[in-house]
Amino acid sequence: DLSTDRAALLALRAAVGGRTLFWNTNLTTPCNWQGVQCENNRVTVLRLPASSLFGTLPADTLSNLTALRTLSLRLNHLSGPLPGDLSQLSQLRNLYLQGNQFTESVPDFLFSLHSLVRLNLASNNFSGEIPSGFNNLTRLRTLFLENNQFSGSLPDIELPNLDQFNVSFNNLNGSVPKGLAGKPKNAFLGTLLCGKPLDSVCADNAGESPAASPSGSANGSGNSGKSEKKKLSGGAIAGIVIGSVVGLILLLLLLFILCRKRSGNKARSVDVAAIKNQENEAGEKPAAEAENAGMNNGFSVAAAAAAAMSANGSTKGENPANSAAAAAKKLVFFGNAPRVFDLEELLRASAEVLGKGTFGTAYKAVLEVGTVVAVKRLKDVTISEREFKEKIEGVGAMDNENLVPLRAYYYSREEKLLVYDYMPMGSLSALLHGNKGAGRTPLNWEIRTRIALGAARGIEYLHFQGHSVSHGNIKSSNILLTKSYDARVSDFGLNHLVGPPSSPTRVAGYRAPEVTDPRKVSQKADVYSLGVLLLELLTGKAPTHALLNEEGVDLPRWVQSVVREEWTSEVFDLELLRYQNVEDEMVQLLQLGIDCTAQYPDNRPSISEVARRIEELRRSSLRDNQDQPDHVRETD
Ligand SMILES: Nc1ncnc2c1ncn2[C@@H]1O[C@H](COP(=O)(O)OP(=O)(O)OP(=O)(O)O)[C@@H](O)[C@H]1O
Repeated sequence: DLSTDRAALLALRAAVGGRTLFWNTNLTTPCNWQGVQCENNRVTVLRLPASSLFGTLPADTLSNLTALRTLSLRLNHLSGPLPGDLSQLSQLRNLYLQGNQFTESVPDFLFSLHSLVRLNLASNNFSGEIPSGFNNLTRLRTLFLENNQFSGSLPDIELPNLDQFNVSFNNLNGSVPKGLAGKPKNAFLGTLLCGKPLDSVCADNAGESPAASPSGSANGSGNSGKSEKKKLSGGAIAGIVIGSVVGLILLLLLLFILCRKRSGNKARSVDVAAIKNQENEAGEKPAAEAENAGMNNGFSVAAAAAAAMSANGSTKGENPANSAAAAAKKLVFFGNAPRVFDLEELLRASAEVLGKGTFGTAYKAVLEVGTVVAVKRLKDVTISEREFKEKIEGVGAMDNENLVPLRAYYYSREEKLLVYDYMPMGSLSALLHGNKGAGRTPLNWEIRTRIALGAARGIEYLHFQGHSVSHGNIKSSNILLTKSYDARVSDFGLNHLVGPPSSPTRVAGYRAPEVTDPRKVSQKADVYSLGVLLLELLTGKAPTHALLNEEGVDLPRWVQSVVREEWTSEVFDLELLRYQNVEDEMVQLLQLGIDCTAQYPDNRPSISEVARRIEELRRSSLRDNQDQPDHVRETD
């Protein structure tokens, strides 16, 4: 509860004493302090600025913060042994203590923190043997122990999820155990370890013997006799020692530079917060658009068309409603669905502007018989009637449960209309960034992954139509939702009907770097855009583009920088953080988003692989599904 946590934070401040400058702001609102994040008024993230802490760690104070998920005290001046008991911090996932001066051995309490995913103890003065207790931390993905004084042999650490591991520059010897043989060589630099993956071959009983050959250069480590081996070992040891010293000096230099840079750390965090705010503000735009749209109630499609055309100054004196009505039979339907209305009825329907897009304006039209459809008035159609018909027939023939069906079209010289099924829950964009008020529908993990899968399946269907078939305009406003929140991809096939947009559009934030002509978008560029959309689903942030003065972030780059900085869990939308038991799957989806947004098209997965991976992670989150997904309110 807040009072406990506030007291704890005050105590922490007192404990580290007047020697520090952090938390000099309003003490009554700890949850708003820089470096502190709270949920339900309990501190979940505590990041203290670099170079602000001296002395020993006030463990009794920290141990009160039982909701803590991330604790970062990196690049400070904390010393002494790591305090005895922080085992109450059972929620802790990320513990970053690198770049301090902690001494003595790794305390046992660490091995009871079963939620730990990232553990960074690098660049301290920890000593003693590396304990095998790390094997208890089965969720561990990162274990950084480099640049310490650990000695002796390396225990076998076999953790299924461990993908970042480093014990370089410690006094380790003996052979690299089996479970770690698959790690890269540079995980063991500056040690006397031997055997796979290192080039140095172990002496016969190197497993037990610290006198194992540390043949760094590995030259000549073949069939030589015992005396030769010894000679080699001596040389190699000297090489490694010199290498280590040089390495250490370099590292210290690096640390020094980092420490200096860290003083700019404050500014960086503020920037991220500012970016978030800007993103949120940008995200509210669709809500405003929706409100405007609501004001247009009562217009008819014909009136809307007429108003738009007279505003454009085109076809003076000619009412498109009349001219269109005169050609009533020209509304062309696709498929075998019953023709429940004709053009005249459509033009009489009351219309509401849904929004303006790249290809024209979209309206919601309610026909007199009660049928609701979405009508898109295309602008700037540059191709001939024959070509238009050919292309639109192709679009109308697409039939997949993850595409918004095109039901009919109308073509005349002045007016081109497309009639789609109306999607009652609107677009993913509006849902993610629209209404932030109390009436907002929360998007839980299950729904978000279902939307991701639906979008991938829709695009996969398009890609299956032929190697040169792509969507070309994947973004969250083109992912529409049915009443049960199933995703349907809209706007496919339109980029060949109209000319290129005259001004930059929102699609810019989704566009793959290699795309120069918006009408020539490869399948791998679709995958890129879908990747941005996955990141949007996970972070709750809208990708933006500088050209639109949105001053936002390049979403893929931002995510990558946060992940590189090891703040992975902090990229996620706050609404998602309550689904802690699926954090692994969230990280998997994040990785997929990052893979899809690879710079080079060849490095991106195919759409089928994307769909398969989403399906798999959905399956595995269903398996460990102890969470109770929120009931999603059905709105009418
Ligand atoms: N079939 C539909 N059902 C419900 N809402 C729709 C439908 N089609 C479009 N919309 C909504 O209408 C608005 C305008 O859509 P439109 O497709 O014209 O533009 P866009 O998606 O914002 O941009 P672009 O044209 O570049 O794809 C969007 O907010 C979209 O959510």
